[in-house]
Parts: sequence; C-alpha cells; structure tokens
Amino acid sequence: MKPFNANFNHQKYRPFAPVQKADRRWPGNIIETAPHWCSVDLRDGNQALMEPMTPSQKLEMFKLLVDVGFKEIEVGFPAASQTDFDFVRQLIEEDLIPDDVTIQVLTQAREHLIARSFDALKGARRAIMHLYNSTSVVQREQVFKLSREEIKAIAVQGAEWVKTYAAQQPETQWQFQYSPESFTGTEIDYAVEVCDAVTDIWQPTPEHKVIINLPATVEVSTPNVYADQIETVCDTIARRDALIISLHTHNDRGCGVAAAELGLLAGADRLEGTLLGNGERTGNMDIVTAAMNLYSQGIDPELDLSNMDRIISTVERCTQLAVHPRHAYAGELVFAAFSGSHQDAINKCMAIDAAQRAEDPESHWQVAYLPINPRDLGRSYQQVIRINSQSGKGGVAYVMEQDYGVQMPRWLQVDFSGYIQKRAEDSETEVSSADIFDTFTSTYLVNQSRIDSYSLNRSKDADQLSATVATDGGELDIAGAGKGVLDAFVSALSANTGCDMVLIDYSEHTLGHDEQAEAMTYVQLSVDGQRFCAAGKSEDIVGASLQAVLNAVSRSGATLQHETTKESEAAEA
Ligand SMILES: CC(=O)SCCNC(=O)CCNC(=O)[C@H](O)C(C)(C)COP(=O)(O)OP(=O)(O)OC[C@H]1O[C@@H](n2cnc3c(N)ncnc32)[C@H](O)[C@@H]1OP(=O)(O)O
Ligand SMILES: CC(C)C(=O)C(=O)O
Repeated sequence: MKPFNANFNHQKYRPFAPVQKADRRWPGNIIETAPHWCSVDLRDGNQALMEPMTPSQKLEMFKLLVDVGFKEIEVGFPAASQTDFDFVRQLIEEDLIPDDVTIQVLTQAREHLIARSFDALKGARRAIMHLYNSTSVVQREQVFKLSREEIKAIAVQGAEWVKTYAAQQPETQWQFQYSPESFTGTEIDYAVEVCDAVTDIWQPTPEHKVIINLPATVEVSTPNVYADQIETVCDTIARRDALIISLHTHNDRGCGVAAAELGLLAGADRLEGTLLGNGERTGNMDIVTAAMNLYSQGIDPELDLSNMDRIISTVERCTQLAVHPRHAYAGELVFAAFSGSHQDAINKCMAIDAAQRAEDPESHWQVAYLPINPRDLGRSYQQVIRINSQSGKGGVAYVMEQDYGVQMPRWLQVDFSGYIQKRAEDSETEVSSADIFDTFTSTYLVNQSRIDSYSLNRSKDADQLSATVATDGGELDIAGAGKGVLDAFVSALSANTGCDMVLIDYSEHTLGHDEQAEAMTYVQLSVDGQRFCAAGKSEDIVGASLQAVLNAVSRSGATLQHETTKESEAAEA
C-alpha cells in the first residue's frame, strides 16, 4: 500500500480534555421556545469575507435582517474601519433603525477603540456595546504572553472604560456585553472568574441585564462538551439572574448548530450567528438552520424565514458566496428526491396529507423524507420530485399529475417508467418535466390513425358500433359488436386486422374541472398475446376511449386493412 503523505500524521494532535461533571442535567432538557437571536452577519460575517461588504451591500443586508425579524443586530466593528464607522453613523443619522431593534457593535478592550466605538454610536436610541478579549490558554501564553491575572486586568480595564464612556452619552440606553473570546479553550473556572470581574464593574440587575457571550471561537470538541461548559458556567457564575447567557458558535468541526442547540439545553438564553452560516473559516452558526430546526418541531422561531429565495439571493449578493445546493432548508436540492423509493413514499404521503388537510387544515405534517412542507419556504412541489436514472414509476407519475394533470393508472406507470429510465440512461442527465411529457405523448398518444366519427346502437344483448377511421391510406369504415363500446370496437379491429385482440385494462379521468374539460383514457390491449399500453384524449369520453384503443393497435404494428387492400390480398391468395 502507498504510504500516506508524511504531513498527514494525526499524532501531533491531542484530544480535548472532557469536562468532569457529575451533575449533568442538560441531556434531559428540551427546547420549548426560541432564544433571543442576534445576527452578526454585518460583523463576524463581514470580517471573514474576501471582499468586505460595500456600504450599499451592508444596508441591503441590514434591511433583510430587520425584515426577517432580528431585534438585535451587530452592525460592525466601527473602530476597525471607516466603512464600518460610517455605516453605523448612517443607520443613526438616517433613522434607519426600527424602534424595536437594537444595534450592537464590537470593540477590543483598548481605550482608543472603545472611545471611537462610542463616537460611532452618538445619538443612538439604544445600543449594545460588546467588549471582548481573549482568555484561552494558547492566547494567554503565545499571543499576549500574559498571566491569568494580567489577562483578567485587560477585561476589567475594558469594562471600566466602557462604563465611563457610556456615562458620557446618557441619551443612549446602553446594554453591555462581554465575551471571553476563545472561551472553549479557556479553563471554565477562569472564564467564570473573568466574567465575574467584569460584572463586578458593570453591576447588572435583573431589570438591567448584562450579556455574557461564551464563544466557541474555535470549535474544539463534540457539542456535548460545549454544553457541559455552558451548564458549568450557568451554575457557577455570579449574578446569574442579572445575566443573559449568549452563545456564539463556529463550525470548525461542522457542529456549530448542534453545539448551539445543546448550549441552549444547558441554560443559555441567546444565540449569535449569521444567515446561512457565513463567518470566519467554516463559518458562524447558521441561524437559518437553527431557527428552522425549531420551526420543524412546532416551535415558533420568532423569525420569518418564509421568503427563503430573498434570503438566499441577498446573502449571496452581499457575501459573494454561493449557497450549497444541499444546505439545510435553503439549498436548491434539499426538498428534491431523485431516487425511486423516496419519490414513491413522498407521492403516497402527500396524497394522504392533501386528503387529511382538506378535512382538518390543522392536521400535522407527516410526509416521509420531507421534514417540513417545502411550500412554507416558498418552494413549489414541482421542485420536489426530479427524475433521473435512479427514479421509479412513482416519481414519474407524480410529475405527470402535478404538471400536466395526467393521472396514470398503476399498470401504465409501470410501463411508462421503463421509457423514462431509458431516456435518463441515454442522456445521462436529469430528465425535465417537459421531456417526460414529450415521451408520454410520443409513446402513447401516437394518433397514427384517428377516429373521425362513430355511431353506437345499444341493445340489451350487445352494442353495435360503426366507426370511420382516418388513416394515412384514407378513410376506413369498420363495424363490430360486443358487450360495451370498447368490446365492440376491439372486435371490429380484430376482424379487420386479423389479429387476436383482448382489452386487458382501462382507466379514464377528466383533465380539468369544467364541463368542457377533455377526457383522458388509458388502455392496455393484448394483440396476439403481447400487451400494448396507450392513451387517448378528446372532449368526448367515448371518442377518447376509441382513440386509446386505436393508438394501442398502432403501437402493436398491426395494420388496418382497407377494403381494396383486403380485396387485392384475397385475389393474390
Ligand atoms: C474572534 C473575533 O472575531 S474577534 C474580532 C476580530 N475582528 C477583527 O479583528 C476585525 C477588526 N480588527 C481590526 O481591524 C484591527 O484589529 C483593529 C483596527 C481593531 C486594531 O488594529 P491594530 O491595533 O493594528 O492591531 P491588532 O488588532 O493586530 O491588535 C493587536 C494588539 O492588540 C491587542 N489586542 C488584541 N485583541 C485585544 C482585545 N480584545 N483587547 C485588548 N487588546 C487586544 C494584542 O495583544 C496586540 O497587542 P500588541 O500590539 O501590544 O502586541
Ligand atoms: C468576539 C467574539 C464573540 C467572536 O467573534 C468569536 O469569539 O468568535
């Protein structure tokens, strides 16, 4: 075996030490209400972009966030760049912040940055000043090269500056937020010690709470470990009733949403994240997924995500990042089923759901493979069932019914799916709805010969049918008798062609609801022992049935004999 690349050596990594916790309670909890949401699209999301958002993109994103229903929005790091500073000024000066929305800004614990951040917020009705400094072991030892006490002192000094500057702008209703950045890499008792030191300065009360944000700046372990960390902080932190415990998870191990959810079970009140998960490295926690996870459990997410197409197009335009087609809830393919057994199950469940919902509009959604109804997010059912070589009869039948009103009986579904399977294999691509319909028409509605007129004489013993059929070789009159119209027609055709014909299956429906609606009929005809399916369409149901039989005869290859042909054949014989 070829050796691995020498760099690919797991031995240089160590497992994250689990939290020793005897009184773990969060696994037994359940989430019953939405958390407070805070969007950090315009700060953490923006700082991670190759090209940070332009002022107009920031404004477009801000308007989307407001429309989606965020009440807290981190609008930037105003001390970092003139663009961010000007954007905060624009929101305030142009009165663009709705009364029920609070903007938040981030600052390091350095006085000139704090002063500049307060400058940016001059005149704001309400604002959250978010202060952070790194507390993890690696940051203390290698980045700051400072002791635990010295790092705590940065936080305390920052908290004092924030308090002092806020007092100079009493026209604004302030709320303070502190993040021990890189919390997941910080000893829990030390993180609590630093947070307590900060709240000693800020002196929050249950009426005027401080937000303590506990970031998984880097996701370092499984989500249960994060939940243990959060529960431990909630249990040991001072003034818990005067704090809002906020989480800010990243997705380094792909579990940003899971960690946030377990963190909520562990006692947190608030989640920071971004729409569709843009953010540093593998991204921030995706609020769309977290909120839709609540929604799909029957919990009001308190965000309106119904216009998912607007969310996707705005996020894609502002971040210049494409949403993955399999992104939870939002991706183009997440409600699509290509595989036959999934399509079959969806088709059957949707029919039951439609019937149940007609009786009881409040009935619960229970459709295999679809955790939510795609229509809730503005997706149509047309996008659900898509056909390729993995698809079966149920999916094809679903497309024909949804898009064209064609309700194929089961025996026709079985027959037709073979043609679509072949088409998909030949083209090696997805088969579109229009392709499926074309195949149906060219296979079953061949109309090589057409019913011109017919007359029917019904009696107790038998029906007598006379019909004129238009063929490429001219018109042809045929007549026959039987039990019912189709039997009479089949016997007429049998006599004319000299083939043994038996009608095996028949089905019909109308293609609409009004009186003029066309009838669609389907037949399966045995011709000399071989079965052929076909369809007929006409405003007249009998005409449609006769046409379907005629189409089956055309498909069988049996030729209709004109009198002259018959005579010459007899003469030759
Ligand atoms: C996990 C997160 O997402 S945190 C947010 C990160 N976001 C950003 O950094 C985007 C915006 N930041 C910036 O544009 C710049 O960092 C600025 C303008 C804020 C500051 O720029 P600069 O002063 O040039 O440098 P820089 O950010 O590299 O600061 C490093 C210095 O600040 C110190 N520092 C870093 N963070 C903090 C903090 N939160 N509190 C106090 N000091 C800090 C460092 O120890 C270092 O000190 P040193 O110069 O004595 O070695
Ligand atoms: C500033 C903090 C909250 C942050 O962005 C992080 O830790 O990821």
